[in-house]
Amino acid sequence: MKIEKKDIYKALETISVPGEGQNMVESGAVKNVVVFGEEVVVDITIDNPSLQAKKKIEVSILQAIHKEVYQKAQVKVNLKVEAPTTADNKNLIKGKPIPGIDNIIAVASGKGGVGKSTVTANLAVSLAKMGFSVGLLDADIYGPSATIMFDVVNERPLSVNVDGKSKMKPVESYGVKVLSIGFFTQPDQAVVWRGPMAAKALNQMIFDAAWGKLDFLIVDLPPGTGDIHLSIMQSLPLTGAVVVSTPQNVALADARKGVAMFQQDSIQVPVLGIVENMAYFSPPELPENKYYIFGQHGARNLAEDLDIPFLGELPLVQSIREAGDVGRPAAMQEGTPTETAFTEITKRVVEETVRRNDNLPPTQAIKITTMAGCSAVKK
Ligand SMILES: Nc1ncnc2c1ncn2[C@@H]1O[C@H](COP(=O)(O)OP(=O)(O)OP(=O)(O)O)[C@@H](O)[C@H]1O
Repeated sequence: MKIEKKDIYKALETISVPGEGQNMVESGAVKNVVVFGEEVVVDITIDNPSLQAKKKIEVSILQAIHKEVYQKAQVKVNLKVEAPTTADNKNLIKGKPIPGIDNIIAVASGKGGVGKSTVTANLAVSLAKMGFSVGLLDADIYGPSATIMFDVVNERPLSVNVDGKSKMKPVESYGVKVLSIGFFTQPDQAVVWRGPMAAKALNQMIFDAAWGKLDFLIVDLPPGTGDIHLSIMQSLPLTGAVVVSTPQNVALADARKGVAMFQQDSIQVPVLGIVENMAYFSPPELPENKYYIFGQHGARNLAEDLDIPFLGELPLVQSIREAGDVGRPAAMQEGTPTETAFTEITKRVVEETVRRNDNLPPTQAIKITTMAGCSAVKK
């Protein structure tokens, strides 16, 4: 069978580019097509560096050529990622950089109670176990829980002198430096913060705190997508965001809003991915049985739909809840499937952070992937 180049272009025209209303050829993504007998080489340039996006494009090209041109064609896709270099480069970190803090990652959820704080605490502990220096900022002004989850309810940050200035010293627990709105409010006190007040308190906990050198500062945001989030995020130099959702439809609808919030023009914080929490329940006496109480694969499908990475799933496990309540995050339970699940998700977060940090010097990228035990990510 003789393969014609023009037929390959026709096949590629059947692939649409998400969000652009154009096909792959019209958008200029297809740079070149070469045909050698039954071998077809397609050169493509895209601006989305996520692994999912790359995989999706490769698969679409393969399928289109096999379907429209020749089923046995040997297709090779050369993919090049070119981030836009204009002023609105999405990789640019907004806001004042904080000296000594390499990556600030916000953890958000649209809906409340989906396990955002649980994921934040365990992500922080897992990173610390991997050897990173980690801080956790509990910015959940409606229901701060880090003090309970890290068993530091009765502690208070001390004041220390750094270069002649007095600064707040985070409280350290399980290798994580913790600051929480909860240190400054009474447990039974209803907290009514207006956006600017909340942003000011948080700014103090970030800029007037003695965090020292951190590889990661993880920020537990309040649930929802309101004004408070906007003021917090516009003042913080965020590296990226992780969105937590259960597979349930009402939670997914809110998670979608959460992703849209990060992606809107005035914010433009890259979404590192979605974590599916409470993905299923397995009774301890029947560990092979999985019950999809909140629905199956909802967050995984949402990630695919929105073309953002899926970072992994966590089952509904009684010990995760208990660990949170007693103040010893479940990721500390060595040798358990729960520890493994948190480790895997944490590695994915590190991988996506490295991938996102196009501006990160390569040595730094290798350092952080090696510490997380991930394969080095090519820059
Ligand atoms: N995978 C899980 N298995 C069992 N229990 C869980 C799991 N994830 C979270 N929980 C429990 O669910 C409850 C809500 O979790 P968490 O406080 O982390 O949610 P949140 O989204 O941060 O809530 P908020 O809206 O108050 O900020 C907690 O009691 C927590 O221990």
